[in-house]
Amino acid sequence: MAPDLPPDRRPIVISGPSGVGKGTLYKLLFSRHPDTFTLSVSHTTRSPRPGEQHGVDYHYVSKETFLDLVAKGGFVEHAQFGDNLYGTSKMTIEEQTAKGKAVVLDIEMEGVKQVQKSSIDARYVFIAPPSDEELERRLRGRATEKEESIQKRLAQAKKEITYAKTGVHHTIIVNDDLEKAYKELEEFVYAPVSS
Ligand SMILES: Nc1ncnc2c1ncn2[C@@H]1O[C@H](COP(=O)(O)OP(=O)(O)OP(=O)(O)O)[C@@H](O)[C@H]1O
Repeated sequence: MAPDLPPDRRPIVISGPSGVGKGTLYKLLFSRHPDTFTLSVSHTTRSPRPGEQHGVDYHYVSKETFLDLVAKGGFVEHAQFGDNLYGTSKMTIEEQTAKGKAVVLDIEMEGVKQVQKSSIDARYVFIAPPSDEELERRLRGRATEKEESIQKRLAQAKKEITYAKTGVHHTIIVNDDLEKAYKELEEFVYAPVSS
């Protein structure tokens, strides 16, 4: 088992608006605590893109297999984006936890709501932007998005932030200064188990 494992073994659910810096933050956590964390690998019915690997980027399954797993209650959350289905299987989380890894889930708001209703006992972190303007700057800064997609993501961000204000997360971290936000995340992740 990794010597660096957090005392609280529950999976950590990280959510927040697209472009807020979730990936940047948990990748820092992974690199500063090697072999300790693992990102939960989702199932999808979409085809692998060049360079993607089965079991690494996604578990690629047929629609039939996916729906069968849904019927058996095998997913803690699942959703459809475009024509494709995506989900986090209970087994993936349990297997990784049993292997001695601290499991991190990067999911959007609807997924968070489903996990909260599931049998999985998790810790919830919301990453918030310092301001709407800064979030927009970061989305544009990635330069991977078309204007229409940026507008959609900003509209969705407003919903996510409103949801976070209802107090459903264990912690909200404002990602203003990256190193400061990182320290807050690390402190939360390594906090003693609270009863
Ligand atoms: N504290 C910060 N200050 C300034 N820029 C930051 C900060 N954190 C992240 N960024 C930048 O913001 C951009 C978006 O970050 P990132 O891709 O990690 O977001 P994300 O929340 O994982 O998005 P998505 O959900 O769409 O994958 C990146 O260009 C990243 O370098």
